[in-house]
Amino acid sequence: MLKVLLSTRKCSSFVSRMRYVDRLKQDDDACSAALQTGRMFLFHRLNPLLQNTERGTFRPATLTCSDVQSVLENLGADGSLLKESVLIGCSEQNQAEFCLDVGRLDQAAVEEMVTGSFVDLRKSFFLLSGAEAPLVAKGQALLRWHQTSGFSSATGQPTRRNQAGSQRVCSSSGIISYPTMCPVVIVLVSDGTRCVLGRQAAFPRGMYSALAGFCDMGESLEEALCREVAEEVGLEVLSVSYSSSQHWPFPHSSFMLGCHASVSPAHTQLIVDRSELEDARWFSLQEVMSALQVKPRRGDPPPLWLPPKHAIAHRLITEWTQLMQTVS
Ligand SMILES: NC(=O)C1=CN([C@@H]2O[C@H](COP(=O)(O)OP(=O)(O)OC[C@H]3O[C@@H](n4cnc5c(N)ncnc54)[C@H](OP(=O)(O)O)[C@@H]3O)[C@@H](O)[C@H]2O)C=CC1
Ligand SMILES: [Mg+2]
Repeated sequence: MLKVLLSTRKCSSFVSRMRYVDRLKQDDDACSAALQTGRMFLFHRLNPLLQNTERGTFRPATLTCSDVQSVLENLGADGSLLKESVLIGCSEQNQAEFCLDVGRLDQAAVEEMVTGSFVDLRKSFFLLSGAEAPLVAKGQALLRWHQTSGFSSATGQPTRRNQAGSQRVCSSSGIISYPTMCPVVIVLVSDGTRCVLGRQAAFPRGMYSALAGFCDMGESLEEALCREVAEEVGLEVLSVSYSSSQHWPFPHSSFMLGCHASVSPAHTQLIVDRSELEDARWFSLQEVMSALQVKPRRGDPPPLWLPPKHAIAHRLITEWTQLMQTVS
């Protein structure tokens, strides 16, 4: 059985934070009160607001509720916009965290007032480090869901959100809807000495990644994995082991389930589905290890370029190189 070591965090504070967030999702009044003292991440048309740090890196701008109120007042906006904030979590200092899209305001005017820039999420995601990138991605995913869920798909009638923004209720039928993610399996296939990496035509030049595909309705993770590997590269998987998961915001919210898979070294011929992949190949441990050392830079791309650290594909590839080194 698989055991994933999470962390050595202090259990009691983690439990109380999770219970606090859960209460804010259930209790609109408690959530409105938390908003007054919470931290706020601003977005403009789904682009997060980033600020430069003294070290020349970037971080998402975090404002207080009163900071945002003064921005709204100064720009002549209706203060009720604050009510559109969506709860995204709770900091280790027990401060509730919200995000808000101010896309109705003039972008340049907001940027000037808060000394920051609204940056496309694809770019922001790779400029941020640690826990900030997933938090910003979560905020954007929830804001996008609200922006596209104003009407019930069952009745066509308007929906109303709760204060936390964790659900919407159809005004005519009372049907509750929740934010959705699409499950995607991502897998690094190995024959014991090499691994398969593929590239879509839309990837940056020279970049190869682990194989990935959306799970079909009714499939288990293992079934989706075996089907995708068969469809995309024509291999039959013999065994699967789970690694980890990740919320992936591009192009919309996917729930990436990362696995390793093995195939028989006697059956390794690739039959690539060219409608899905521009290319797929077997790569040796040496090729992959060299590619992991490459730093992205302008100019001619290296022969093999791997997904960046934030991507679960990077993690799968790193895990595989570590495993290969321990067995060789
Ligand atoms: N974080 C990471 O490390 C990585 C993440 N990814 C992500 O994995 C996801 C899936 O990979 P990809 O290889 O494109 O998937 P697939 O191999 O499943 O191919 C995509 C095709 O699947 C069809 N499809 C089926 N269900 C869905 C759905 N729910 N949403 C969208 N398309 C669907 C579409 O076909 P049609 O248009 O014909 O209907 C689409 O063109 C992508 O979002 C990609 O960004 C990929 C690699 C690395
Ligand atoms: Mg695919």
